[in-house]
Amino acid sequence: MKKYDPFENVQTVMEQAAILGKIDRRMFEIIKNPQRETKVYLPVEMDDGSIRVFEGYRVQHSNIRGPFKGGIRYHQNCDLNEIKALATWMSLKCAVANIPYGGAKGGIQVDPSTLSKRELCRLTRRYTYAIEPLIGADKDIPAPDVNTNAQTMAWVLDTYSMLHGKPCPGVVTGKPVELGGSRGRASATGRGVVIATQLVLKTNGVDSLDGVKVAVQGMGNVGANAARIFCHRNACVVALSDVSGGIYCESGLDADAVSAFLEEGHLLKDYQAEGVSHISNTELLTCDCDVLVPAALENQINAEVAEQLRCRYIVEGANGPTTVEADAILEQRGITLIPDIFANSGGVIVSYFEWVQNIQELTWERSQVNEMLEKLMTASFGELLEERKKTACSYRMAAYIVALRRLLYAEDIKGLFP
Ligand SMILES: NC(=O)C1=CN([C@@H]2O[C@H](COP(=O)(O)OP(=O)(O)OC[C@H]3O[C@@H](n4cnc5c(N)ncnc54)[C@H](OP(=O)(O)O)[C@@H]3O)[C@@H](O)[C@H]2O)C=CC1
Ligand SMILES: O=C(O)CCC(=O)C(=O)O
Repeated sequence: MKKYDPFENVQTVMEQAAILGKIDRRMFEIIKNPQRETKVYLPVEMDDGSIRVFEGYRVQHSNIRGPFKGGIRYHQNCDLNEIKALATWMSLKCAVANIPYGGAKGGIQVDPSTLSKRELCRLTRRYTYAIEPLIGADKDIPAPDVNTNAQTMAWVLDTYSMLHGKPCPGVVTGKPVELGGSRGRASATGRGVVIATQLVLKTNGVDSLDGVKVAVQGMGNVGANAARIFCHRNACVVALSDVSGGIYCESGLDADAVSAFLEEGHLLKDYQAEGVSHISNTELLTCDCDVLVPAALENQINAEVAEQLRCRYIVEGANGPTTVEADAILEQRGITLIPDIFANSGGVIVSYFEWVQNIQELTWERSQVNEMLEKLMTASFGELLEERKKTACSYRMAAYIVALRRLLYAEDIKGLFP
């Protein structure tokens, strides 16, 4: 089997959408590749006095619609190619949501579970120092992604602010509320996944989540918040997983209890409760459910998995969990997929609200944030439905066509000088 390449995957999907949406080829070439790719080497003193040099990246795909925007990932398999794909998805996502941002992504090749908190802090500060010339509230605004969180953003913010001699809250989003973060940002991506699910179910005549069977892969920021909100809205969360494996309960899991267990530092392989059995990652993906939410990493639903799926809907919490080969099989099998660049846009939408609050020196109530999130996602879903009507295509193609049109329209009116 051919090795999965995330950047090749996103470029292939863009090509398909460009053909289907009759996108101007000349302009399309401009956004196929990122505007800037940066690689940095980060020397960090370990707690035992040794020095390790880590590789870090920041890829800035497009800033035609506004400042570059996108998270920072810490993962042992992270490389420049993955970050290029993630940065491209950010440009497309911000265009679908119609928020005034371009796309970027950053990362460090590191397994953060092998570092102490002090080592992680030093690594984050060194990374921020290295990319400082590239970022800023009106240039490029990082946020959390896999294995980074509000604490990481606090370190980025503090390092950047020290270098600028003043507090610069707008340089990052997803920071702690006490340092200018927005209420509702921590749960926003998961909340958006639930909103996306409700929107597609409604289109198919299902008006409530009551008893809808959901399986969620990944119990991090996105997966855990989505699972908890699904439970609060009376869905039946039958399966959950983390890197150690999955758990299954036909009558429904208590996502709050599972989250609390994980927050104590345990792994799901050690979770015990009545009626709960342990399953593999593949068993989770292929379990009998209405809605499958992949919320871990890329390349989880490949052609082989796609043939075995037993869900009716896939709502992509993760970026790039489904390969282009699997997409074709899902269409053939009549499984409806709600694509990442719409389904997980709740995070960057609330990041946008956070940035607006920072610029205006205001703080919004949580209810205002959540209402505005729902409003923006509902409007954007309406545009996908319109495009589907016009082009008779999948939700993925509709989202890419909407995004490409917006990006290329902005390129076109700007002109190409110099
Ligand atoms: N954070 C955000 O706001 C946004 C995130 N995303 C995307 O959502 C996805 C998840 O991000 P996020 O929740 O922030 O990351 P986290 O680091 O918070 O969580 C990742 C989760 O995935 C689990 N995981 C890792 N590898 C596997 C695997 N092979 N099989 C099953 N589970 C696995 C991890 O398990 P363990 O904890 O045991 O390692 C963890 O539960 C990513 O694709 C990210 O790009 C998209 C939009 C916004
Ligand atoms: O909140 C943000 O700015 C970006 C979050 C992110 O990295 C993503 O949507 O993939």
